[in-house]
Amino acid sequence: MLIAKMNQGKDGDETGTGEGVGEAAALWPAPQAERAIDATVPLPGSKSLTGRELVLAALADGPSTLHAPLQSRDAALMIDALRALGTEIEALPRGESADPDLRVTPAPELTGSTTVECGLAGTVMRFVPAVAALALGPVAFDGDPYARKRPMRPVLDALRALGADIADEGRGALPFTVHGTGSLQGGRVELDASLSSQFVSALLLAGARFENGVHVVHTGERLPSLPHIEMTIATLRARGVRVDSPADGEWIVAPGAIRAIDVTIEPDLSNAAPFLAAALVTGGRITVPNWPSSTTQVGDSLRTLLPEFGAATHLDDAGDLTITATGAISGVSLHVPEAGELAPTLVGLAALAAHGTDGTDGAASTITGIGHIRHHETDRIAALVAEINALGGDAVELDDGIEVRPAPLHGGVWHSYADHRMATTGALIGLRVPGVEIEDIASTSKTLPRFTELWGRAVAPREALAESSRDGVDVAFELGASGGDATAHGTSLGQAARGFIAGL
Ligand SMILES: O=C(O)C1=C[C@@H](OP(=O)(O)O)[C@@H](O)[C@H](O)C1
Ligand SMILES: C=C(OP(=O)(O)O)C(=O)O
Repeated sequence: MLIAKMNQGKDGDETGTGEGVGEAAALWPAPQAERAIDATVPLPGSKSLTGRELVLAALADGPSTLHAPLQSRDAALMIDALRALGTEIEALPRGESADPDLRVTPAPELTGSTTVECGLAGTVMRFVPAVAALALGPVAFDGDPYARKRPMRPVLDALRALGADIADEGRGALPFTVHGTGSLQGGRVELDASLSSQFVSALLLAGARFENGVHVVHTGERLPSLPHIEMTIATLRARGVRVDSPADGEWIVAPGAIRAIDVTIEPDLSNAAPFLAAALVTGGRITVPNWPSSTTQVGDSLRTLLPEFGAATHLDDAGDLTITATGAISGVSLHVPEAGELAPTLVGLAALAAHGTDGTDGAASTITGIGHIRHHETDRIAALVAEINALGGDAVELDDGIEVRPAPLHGGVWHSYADHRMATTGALIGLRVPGVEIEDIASTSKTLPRFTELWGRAVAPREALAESSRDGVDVAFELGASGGDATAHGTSLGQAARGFIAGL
């Protein structure tokens, strides 16, 4: 059955954040595929592009329009944060069946004396402090309980070195207050971005508005998620900002205007991952339309990563990306420091490769280069290993990755740890393994509030869908309605997300 139901107490104190909610938590029975998949799944806008374009539009020299932006909790938090600093952001309705565009009008002067709620959004907690440093007055930042554990020190110290006054009582983490003075000197700064590329993107995005621009030198041994830095550079250049990279790990943004432009946001190719992977799990075909012919999104690498597991991929001239597969999943040996965001899906596929196909023995896999995902929405390495092993699997934590050894999986509760990609990985495993129930499927609202609906349409038989729409699914959110807010601050993200309707 494809019905979101309220759990009657079982595992009710599991939030994945280590902080019990003390009340019933939702368990979502993951639909099991009864036949090969054959579906086309249009996906909403990219979280990373929506966040960047909102920030750049707020810093630009005139109004910009964002076409087809993402609507989700992270996007709503970014909108609320920029509005708090004085930016005007208006929804432009496009009829009943289409999500609204956004018209962003920069404030004449960014204003402080406000608060910014980051939720669990890395992009909000890393990108917005650099903008707040350009505002006049204090800006207090906080977020979800787990957000307080996500690393901030390198970017806060770098902003201080560039002239910002930031009070964090030595925490190097949320909560903190940026005491903006209306401008920032900028210049050269060294920082270690081995825990997150977002530290670099934050400085580059606002850097053109610093008096001397910014010259960032990465000092760490590793630099994860490089495509996300390339995305930052591409969005800046599209707005006329001069960005140079004189050496690996070094970037210079010249001071100057950030041009106001109208942009169309590409579909979220990272959110395509579980859907495309579903074709490998069930066999059959899945198509994601509007796949960009050229993009900086790391999700584009799915076109080479999924064939490692045995899929065939084809991108046609119309922009339809189609994955076809037989249902057999090969073991892999992947080193993917650039693709940490895709790692949960890849590990989910590895767990199913280890489970075996139709009674055949499973195959082992290792996925490495992803140590930094310990600092994502949760410690994703620990969380994936714990959940795979709780279903009977044999996964092992490595320093910078995960090894999955052959072992058959069985049903059980899959915890989400308030992490949207943990939730979707559980759904992927549940396609093949009977009896998998996902705790906190509502965490998918972080970047894909319509996950259960899209997943159901793609993988579930028609009868299950009819039943689902009768009973309702617990994670349908709408942006554009009034009366809610994106800042609900619960002890679990799912709880907070259930109270979220962005105030557009
Ligand atoms: O800049 C961005 O939009 C992102 C950068 C990456 O962060 P890390 O470098 O911390 O992995 C990625 O994983 C995250 O989902 C989004
Ligand atoms: C790591 C992620 O998010 P964030 O932007 O919060 O870092 C993610 O979406 O996988």
